[in-house]
Amino acid sequence: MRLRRQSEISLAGRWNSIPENGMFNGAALIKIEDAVVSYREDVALRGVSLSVGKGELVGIIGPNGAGKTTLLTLVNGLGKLLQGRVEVLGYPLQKGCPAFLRRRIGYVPQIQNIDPRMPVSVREVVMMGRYGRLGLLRRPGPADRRVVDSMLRLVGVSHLATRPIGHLSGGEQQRVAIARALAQEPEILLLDEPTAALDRRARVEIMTLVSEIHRSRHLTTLMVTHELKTAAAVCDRLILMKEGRIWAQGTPAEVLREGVLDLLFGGENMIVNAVALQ
Ligand SMILES: Nc1ncnc2c1ncn2[C@@H]1O[C@H](COP(=O)(O)OP(=O)(O)OP(=O)(O)O)[C@@H](O)[C@H]1O
Repeated sequence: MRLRRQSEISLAGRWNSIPENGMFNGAALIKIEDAVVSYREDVALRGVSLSVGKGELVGIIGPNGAGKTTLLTLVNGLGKLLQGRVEVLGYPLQKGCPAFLRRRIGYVPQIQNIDPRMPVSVREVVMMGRYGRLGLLRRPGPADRRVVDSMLRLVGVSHLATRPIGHLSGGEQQRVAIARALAQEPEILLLDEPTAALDRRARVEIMTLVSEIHRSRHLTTLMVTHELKTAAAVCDRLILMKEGRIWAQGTPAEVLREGVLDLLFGGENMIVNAVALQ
């Protein structure tokens, strides 16, 4: 979908100024104010403001191209702001994200097709999550191996630790990706569609895992997802995005109403509503 051009940006920024519910409260670990991001002439975010409190599990939902992934990239410092302000863990990210901050933010990207011939074991993949803390030149020690083993256990793949990563199912690979992000012991966890391309059973299992991790570790978590029904059950708050803007946010009960979903998903609403509200 082609979005508006840059000439409309400044106006867009004012439309979506700071929402009343919960912006910039004292304990917020993520503060985004009036963020505008564009990729050449495509404007991906048009003045988004958002505050995420310590320990919150926030789901971001919306149709394709809404700007959900772009919003996540702002939090890990990979997004380029044209306008606005981003503050994460108390640090402004106007000029990217310094390494010491990046290792405090775990990022689970959308699942990639991994070549089954890739000669890397599950344990080695999870260990890669430690290198942000270790630095590339230091070898992992017993403490690092203990963290890796405990993350393998946490996500339920200890029995697969020596297997090549490409020999795992999609759901198992997603568990490993989550373990790798957690191995760096982050304070914020970002998940981009952790159930994409998985079958129904694996989708439920991964959403349950995300919820359990959140419950046991109180990790501030931001998750892009299309799993409306499960997101409603596990998230403290939902952010509804469309065309680079936040359309609504609040508790799942506040935002997952049929009228809102109709507006959000337009022609796709029949399917979405059936999934969300069954
Ligand atoms: N690297 C890029 N270069 C150019 N345009 C991009 C790039 N990444 C995203 N866009 C555009 O920015 C807009 C928002 O993309 P984004 O990936 O943030 O949306 P999304 O809501 O995550 O979509 P999806 O659900 O399909 O993953 C889209 O119009 C997309 O085409």
